[in-house]
Amino acid sequence: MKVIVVKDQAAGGVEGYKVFKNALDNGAKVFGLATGSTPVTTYQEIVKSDLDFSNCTSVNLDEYVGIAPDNDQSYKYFMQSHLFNQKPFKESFLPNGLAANPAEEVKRYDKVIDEHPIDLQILGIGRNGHIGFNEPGTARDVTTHVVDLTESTIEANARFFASENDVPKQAFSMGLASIMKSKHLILEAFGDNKADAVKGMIEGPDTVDCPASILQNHPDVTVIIDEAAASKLSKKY
Ligand SMILES: N[C@@H]1[C@@H](O)[C@H](O)[C@@H](COP(=O)(O)O)O[C@@H]1O
Repeated sequence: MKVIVVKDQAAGGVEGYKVFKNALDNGAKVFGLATGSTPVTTYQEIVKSDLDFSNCTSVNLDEYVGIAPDNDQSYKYFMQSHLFNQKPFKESFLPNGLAANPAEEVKRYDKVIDEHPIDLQILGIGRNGHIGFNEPGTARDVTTHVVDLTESTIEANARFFASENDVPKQAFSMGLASIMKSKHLILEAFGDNKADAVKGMIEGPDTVDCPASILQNHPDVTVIIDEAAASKLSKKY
């Protein structure tokens, strides 16, 4: 695990951009993408740059179940507004939030991932060490799956929706087994609210209780964290 400690999230975005540029310059064609507040500065740096993804494929980590792609809270909408509108890909895959049969959609998405092996996957991390929507305790051999969101996640999202009924209760998520197949992984984390999760990921035991600790077994991971997220690490980087 290569650990880069930066001053703040803006500096983290520059480091994240450099990893994307290096991958593209070395022939990467398939990029695994994440949403949330963490990767925003990396996407901003990519949008400002002359990087060209028009011959590349993107595969997103997760999407809510039961949400329309044009809903401004969907992950599809997030990706379009933060990246795709300015830096289009030849093709971009996300789970279909409106799939009539989620079990069929899971199979479809697994096939998408099998047919488009990911060269570089960017990840954030939840405060409890989750990656994607793989919460603590998730089995490590799982590929794409439907997740019942935790109460805390539903409550955290409620503020973005008109009414409680509109808040998605489930999500499609790439599983840990799929994530680990990526050739190279970037995991970004910023802020002291991620310090415990970062410590568990890097220095903690390799356990299902901290989903991100699985990355200790991956041969090519770049961790980009700010000083606040690094604050509980015993080793100085
Ligand atoms: N499904 C997303 C994850 O992909 C994301 O990494 C995490 C942290 O979000 P943030 O980057 O906003 O802290 O939240 C959600 O659970």
